[in-house]
Amino acid sequence: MEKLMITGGRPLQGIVSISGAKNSAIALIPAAILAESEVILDNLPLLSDVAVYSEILEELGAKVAWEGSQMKIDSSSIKSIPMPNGPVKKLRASYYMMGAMLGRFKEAIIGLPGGCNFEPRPIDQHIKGFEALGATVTNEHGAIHLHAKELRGTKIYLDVSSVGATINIMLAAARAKGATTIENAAKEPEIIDVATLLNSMGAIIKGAGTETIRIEGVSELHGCRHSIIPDRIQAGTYMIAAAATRGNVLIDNVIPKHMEALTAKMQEMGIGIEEYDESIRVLGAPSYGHVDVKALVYPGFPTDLQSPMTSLLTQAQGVSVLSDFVYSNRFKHVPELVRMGAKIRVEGRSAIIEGGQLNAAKVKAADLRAGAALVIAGLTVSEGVTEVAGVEYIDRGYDHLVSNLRLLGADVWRQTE
Ligand SMILES: CC(=O)N[C@H]1[C@@H](OP(=O)(O)OP(=O)(O)OC[C@H]2O[C@@H](n3ccc(=O)[nH]c3=O)[C@H](O)[C@@H]2O)O[C@H](CO)[C@@H](O)[C@@H]1O
Ligand SMILES: C=C(OP(=O)(O)O)C(=O)O
Repeated sequence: MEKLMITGGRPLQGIVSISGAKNSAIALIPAAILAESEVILDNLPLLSDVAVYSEILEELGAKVAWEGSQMKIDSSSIKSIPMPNGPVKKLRASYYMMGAMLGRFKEAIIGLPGGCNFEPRPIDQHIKGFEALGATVTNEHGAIHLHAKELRGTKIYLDVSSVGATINIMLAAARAKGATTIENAAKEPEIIDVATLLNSMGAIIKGAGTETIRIEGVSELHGCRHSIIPDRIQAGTYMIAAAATRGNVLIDNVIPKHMEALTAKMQEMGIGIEEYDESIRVLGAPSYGHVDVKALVYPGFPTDLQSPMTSLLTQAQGVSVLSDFVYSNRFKHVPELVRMGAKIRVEGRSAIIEGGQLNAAKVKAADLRAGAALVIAGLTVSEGVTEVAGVEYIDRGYDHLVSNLRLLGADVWRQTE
């Protein structure tokens, strides 16, 4: 078991370059199986979720060549084999195998997804979409069985604007007969990235990034080359870490537009922000004001930055209220931050955070972003060593975390027990 060890108290200084987005990468890789020739993905992040996806595709018979930040996927000879267990259980985004396999083979058997289980995460809207496209869907002993004689375009209204359901329906509908319209679609940048890849593969998708997406089904898709968008959640995590340590960091290879909800909140707190074409500089200040934050669907404040933001708000003066309107109970980081001396209580879907100093402690990440929150908290503490267990969660979403933080001057290392 590995732990992250942190001696904090050093302001982060320097430049960090952000890799491709996890939540794009793990949708683009399954999308590649809809093509019958090679898809090349550039700017791929080096994450355990990506490694698991490459395992899934290889199990199906795809040829996957992954070198550095590039992955070549040749799915010309893949077969439809049931995947009730195995790697699909290791990550959340394995649910995209349902849409991708359904699009390619009109059938699939895929185990229910794993990933960060901070609360029940239903997939009823994905299933509603597949059924509307003409598939029969059953849950047999924890594996979803999907089958369609043919997929027919239709109109689907999502009850909640789910990122996963929007992408999954796009994947299946890209090779359906006729046109599909998704209403109340999610608008996250990763959805635009997937639509861009599919369109480069020969799909006809319009409106991605708005609440109405129209997909004109085609019978065949082909290979292409695509560069993945920067990871706005990793970027946001480094922005928050820079501010929490009262540092001065240039976060490079970002799309500043994607960061607006966070930059606005940080400015409201009194943190200096300089925006450039593809980078953002964060300038820490001696003291920060308290703010209220509401995590919402895009373009609102991202729920995936809610836990890291909790750590930053422990460094603000006064009482802040951070509410999550995407997940009702994503607060597994809170008891661990309280172990570090934070004054936080959870009321319903809100964390009430009173600013104050933290202390070093032995803490455990129960999910990916809880892990990021604990690392940021540890970086603020100068006395003693903070030990963060649960590194396997952090590795799902942050590549080169230790080397990046060390380059910024942090005293962080991995320790194997
Ligand atoms: C792999 C991936 O991209 N993960 C992201 C994706 O997760 P994921 O795609 O799972 O999240 P969704 O956007 O689907 O979930 C949003 C909300 O809708 C609810 N819901 C969702 C689907 C459904 O069928 N029924 C339903 O009720 C969920 O419980 C949640 O309350 O978007 C989340 C919200 O931005 C992020 O936290 C995750 O990092
Ligand atoms: C919740 C997350 O990921 P996943 O949906 O893959 O579990 C996340 O990235 O914060």
